[in-house]
Amino acid sequence: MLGARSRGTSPGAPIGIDSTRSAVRLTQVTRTYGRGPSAVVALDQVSTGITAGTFTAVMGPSGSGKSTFLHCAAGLDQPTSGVVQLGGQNLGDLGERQLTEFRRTRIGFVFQAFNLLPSLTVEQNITLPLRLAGTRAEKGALQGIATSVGLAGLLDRRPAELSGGQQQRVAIARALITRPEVIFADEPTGALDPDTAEEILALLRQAVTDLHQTVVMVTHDPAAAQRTDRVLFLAAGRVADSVDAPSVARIKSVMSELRRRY
Ligand SMILES: Nc1ncnc2c1ncn2[C@@H]1O[C@H](COP(=O)(O)OP(=O)(O)OP(=O)(O)O)[C@@H](O)[C@H]1O
Repeated sequence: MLGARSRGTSPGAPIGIDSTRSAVRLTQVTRTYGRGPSAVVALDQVSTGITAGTFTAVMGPSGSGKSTFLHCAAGLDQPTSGVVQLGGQNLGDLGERQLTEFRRTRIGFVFQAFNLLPSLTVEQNITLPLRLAGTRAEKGALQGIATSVGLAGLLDRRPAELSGGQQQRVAIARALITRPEVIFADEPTGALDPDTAEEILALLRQAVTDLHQTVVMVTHDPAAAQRTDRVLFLAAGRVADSVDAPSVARIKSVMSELRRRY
């Protein structure tokens, strides 16, 4: 189990929990690629909020804008127009360096391909965001997170000496170490076998339930999305539907409806 800890201890987070607070808010966000007749509108006037302390899945047909949504929401890409607020901060107000610093300290990332640095040990990979920000991990905090994600005893290994599931655990620990405002996960179970995928989803669920983290996950897998509190469905760059407390059957039914309509 991940150890419970007050949300008030996270960098930049307010003391106490306001459960209705939006961790991420998009207002009229449009992202267009290219210009003129060949321009593609990947996100079209999207306005939505992600409630703090919840686990949200983003689904939709291929090309519906899921990756673009994640990249704009996480400050990896800039909308063509509209506003993205994360933890109350308007990302458009930040310069390039400030945005880099903000992503490092306030946002956690978990990718399908794990994105670990091969030359660093597990411990060095986990603590990298802190070292880049010029701070250090308290020994207790590192051990606590490593134990909670099942990596105790593996801290001296390098990524090549770990299984795919263990590598994704390192990525989750690295995302958790700064106690970020939001963790964005892009197909985090896409490269894993079903049993290992289940374990990784359970860890993300625990991060929400036990640590009150906010997790936003893009996935194609209805079984993965079923583990979340809410599924946001995109179609043709817009929010087409949302389902709370989703079941696999409901997710599949909305997805087939969207594929039929778009
Ligand atoms: N760099 C780019 N240049 C031009 N068009 C792009 C670019 N990135 C994405 N697009 C287009 O924007 C639309 C949305 O793409 P996006 O990758 O966000 O969709 P997606 O839902 O994540 O798709 P998938 O499920 O296939 O990964 C698509 O029509 C895509 O072709």
